[in-house]
Amino acid sequence: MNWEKGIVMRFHSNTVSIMNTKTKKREECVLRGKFKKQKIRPIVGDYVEYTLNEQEEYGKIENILPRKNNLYRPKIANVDQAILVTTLKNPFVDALIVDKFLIQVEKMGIDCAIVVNKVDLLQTSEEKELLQLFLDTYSPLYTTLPVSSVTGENIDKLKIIFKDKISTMAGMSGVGKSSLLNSINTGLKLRVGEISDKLKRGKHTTTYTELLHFDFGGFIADTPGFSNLELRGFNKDEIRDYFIEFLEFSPYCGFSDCSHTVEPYCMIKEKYEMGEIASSRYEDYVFIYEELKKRGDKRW
Ligand SMILES: Nc1nc2c(ncn2[C@@H]2O[C@H](COP(=O)(O)OP(=O)(O)OP(=O)(O)O)[C@@H](O)[C@H]2O)c(=O)[nH]1
Ligand SMILES: [Zn+2]
Repeated sequence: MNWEKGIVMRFHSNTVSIMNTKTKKREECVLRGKFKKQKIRPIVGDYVEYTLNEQEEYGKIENILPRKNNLYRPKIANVDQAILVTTLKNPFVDALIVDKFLIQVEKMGIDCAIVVNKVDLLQTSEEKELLQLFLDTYSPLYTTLPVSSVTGENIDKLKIIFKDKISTMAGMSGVGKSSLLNSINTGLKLRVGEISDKLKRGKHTTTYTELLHFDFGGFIADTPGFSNLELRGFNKDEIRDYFIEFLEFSPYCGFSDCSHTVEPYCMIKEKYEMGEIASSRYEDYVFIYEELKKRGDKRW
């Protein structure tokens, strides 16, 4: 029997929906008993091999291919990139929030692109300067794209970023994550953000993630990720590794375990004072470091 290759799109109570990687056909499969014994279960995003038998209603998953990575929230494997959506107006999202999202993405070790949505609202020269400052800060570090789902500005470029990849979207409630998905692929609906979800239902709902397929190629997890903005489970001493522009300079700090806050001979502070490290990034780093230090390791 031929083994077909597919990607796990979603779970039902007893079956798993697979999309064939070649034909893009959806198939319903069941798990072979051996997975239960081995205590391995596929998760959404897994590449699997499966067989189809004409006489049987469901295909059978034969093998789970090795995972490139494994996100916890949303629970999904083989993520290629996180798309962080932010805005500078309606709502104004502080750079500190952006940096907290980026810290989580860096910890997972996945690529990230930052999308600044609603640029149609930035009309005054002050607002335009704000956008320029944002781009100057982040575009040397990450792929950064100003867009508008209302005017369609740069939506074609956004499609290219998503194409043929498995992506997860992140960003505060109301920045336009669902609107952007709709403008690149009509009819795709990201499920409401965690914050609005909680407000509406008044409780924490456990949601399972599903992959949505773009008609131009690629997948997106339907529940947003990286929303642990209190950085629960993070240690103050690991944060410095997630500010990627620090990495080339930190070997030249006077102390090998320099926290880049109070120590003498700190190369990061020097670069910040010289303007070679963006001031908001360094200041957010120190703020987050102090926040985690105050909290200590005990509480979490
Ligand atoms: N002016 C303007 N408004 C936009 C744009 N994109 C989205 N909006 C509006 O912003 C509001 C929020 O958009 P959503 O797509 O629901 O935002 P979301 O990020 O999915 O929000 P959650 O589901 O709460 O996480 C809606 O009223 C949209 O019409 C844009 O590019 N420009
Ligand atoms: Zn230092």
